[in-house]
Amino acid sequence: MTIPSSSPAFDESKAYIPHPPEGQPWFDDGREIQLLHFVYNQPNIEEIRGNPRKVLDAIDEFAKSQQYLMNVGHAKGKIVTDLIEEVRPATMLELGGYVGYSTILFADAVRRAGGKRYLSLERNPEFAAVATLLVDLAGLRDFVRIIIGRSDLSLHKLYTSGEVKHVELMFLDHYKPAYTTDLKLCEYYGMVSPGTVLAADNVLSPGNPPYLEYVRSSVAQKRKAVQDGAGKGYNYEGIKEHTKNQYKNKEGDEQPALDFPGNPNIVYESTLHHSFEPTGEPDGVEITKCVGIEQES
Ligand SMILES: C[S@@+](CC[C@H](N)C(=O)[O-])C[C@H]1O[C@@H](n2cnc3c(N)ncnc32)[C@H](O)[C@@H]1O
Repeated sequence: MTIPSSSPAFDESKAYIPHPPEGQPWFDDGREIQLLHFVYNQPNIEEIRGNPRKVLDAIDEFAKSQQYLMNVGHAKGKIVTDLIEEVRPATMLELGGYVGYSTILFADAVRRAGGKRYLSLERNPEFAAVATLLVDLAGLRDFVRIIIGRSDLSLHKLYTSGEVKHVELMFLDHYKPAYTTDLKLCEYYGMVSPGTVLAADNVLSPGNPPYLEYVRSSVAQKRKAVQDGAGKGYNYEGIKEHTKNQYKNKEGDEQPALDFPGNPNIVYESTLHHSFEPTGEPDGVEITKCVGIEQES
């Protein structure tokens, strides 16, 4: 199956409340706990129990009628569930789980496709707690593991413990400057090899130019960048100020805990899939496949 690089028109009947204007909170202001109460107070809670689709519907209803939530949403979600059907990973990784919307949507798809487990890496323990309860409600407790901590340290531990040696399919949806540093960490450990597929959210809104540049670069361009000393710390070029500082209040200054040069010899094929935020704002998912590793001559 080939996923088209443009998606159908946005379905307005599913639109979330708009993203609050800049300067106003859009997460971590108590809304995640309100969501839990909203879902568990649904009159049909017994029908919702054990049904991933119905849990997602209840989360969508909250974000349509109560407060905006930074979920991947139905339009971009479909791009990734189609990809799951194509790749059929035994294990899928997710960087940034928030309240568990993408976790439930994608873990259910991986399970249907015959997969074995879904690992969701989430830094904020409160969000992870909310996600744990919603994953449990969806009947996915035995399939999903939510790993609390910053993604670079969790990826390092998954690799060094022998638990994940190869990335089959990874969804990137966390701190935008960390997409590139985390990918380079996976490359450095040899976790990226032909067959690895990456799906990166929000590459148009709020945007992630350094990541797009990296996955679209040729081997020659990446080798030159390494020679020129690239790849130290986060690259904030073209990243919006509010995105850069998004998690500053709770997690302090943003620096990668582990910073690797990556493997410039990896050959990627990368395509932008135009779609929409759950509010209807245009966005895109970048799907990147590792198709080879060039030997140095
Ligand atoms: C946009 S939300 C994820 C939304 C979720 N994927 C969904 O579609 O339902 C981003 C999440 O990434 C988490 N996050 C940010 N930086 C992180 C890091 N370095 N490691 C792990 N999680 C991180 C945030 O706490 C937040 O919950």
